[in-house]
Amino acid sequence: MAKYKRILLKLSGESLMGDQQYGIDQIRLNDYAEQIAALVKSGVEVGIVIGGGNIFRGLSGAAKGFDRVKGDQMGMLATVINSLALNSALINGGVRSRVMTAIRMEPVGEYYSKEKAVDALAKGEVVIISGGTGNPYFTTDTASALRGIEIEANVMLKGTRVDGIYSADPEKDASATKFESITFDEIYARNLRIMDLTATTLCKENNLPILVFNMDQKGNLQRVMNGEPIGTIVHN
Ligand SMILES: Nc1ncnc2c1ncn2[C@@H]1O[C@H](COP(=O)(O)OP(=O)(O)OP(=O)(O)O)[C@@H](O)[C@H]1O
Ligand SMILES: O=c1ccn([C@@H]2O[C@H](COP(=O)(O)O)[C@@H](O)[C@H]2O)c(=O)[nH]1
Repeated sequence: MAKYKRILLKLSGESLMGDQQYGIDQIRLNDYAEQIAALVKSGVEVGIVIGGGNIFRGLSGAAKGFDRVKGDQMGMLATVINSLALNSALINGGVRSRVMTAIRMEPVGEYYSKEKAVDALAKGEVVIISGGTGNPYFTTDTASALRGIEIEANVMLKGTRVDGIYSADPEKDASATKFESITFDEIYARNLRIMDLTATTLCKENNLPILVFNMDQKGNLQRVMNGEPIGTIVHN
């Protein structure tokens, strides 16, 4: 029996690059699609939000002289590209899946609404909610928190390239230690930057727990659903 009935899975755009410097690595994409397919077969309802860092981030654009709002719009479009790629990989693997967009762009994807998303989830379709929140100055972590709350997910699973939340960024500080569980308030108190504060606050105020785990290790998504103690759980 799966630990959660309905999940919002946040996938990192950067992780989709695999070993490449840019874009989408087909092996990583297919690995994600296979891990997700296994959950769907076991009856779990899966909503997904994907980042865009493998293609474009508004802040990096602004550093190069782009208008920030235009840069953020480019970033949001990058998440649509990643979502279409995952949708295609899922369908190739026999999984029913649809892309919804926060900004109108039919026929690329269906304009997002909670009702349509929840209907599709209940029918066993994977719903990939793309385009972030549709607004500049936000991130896809915030979009995940928002969509997770809207679709009434039991948990937001933040699948990333680190295996949990550490006392400091483990990619910069080798002495950082990992938490098995942590409260939202401790995240603020320790100024931990695994997610932006807007996303953290949305989850805290709406009581949506977050589980941060390494999605790049094959089988980890299933381990999370089996209730194995991997990653870090964030709770009130
Ligand atoms: N306290 C911390 N514990 C764990 N990771 C941390 C911490 N602080 C910062 N990080 C960093 O957060 C990163 C994970 O965030 P995330 O998955 O959102 O990556 P991203 O590159 O921003 O993804 P995306 O492309 O979706 O924007 C890790 O690579 C890690 O370096
Ligand atoms: O609601 C949103 C979500 C994202 N953006 C822009 O997209 C890129 C990519 O998202 P990541 O979360 O960094 O992967 C982001 O840098 C923003 O520029 C946005 O504007 N609004």
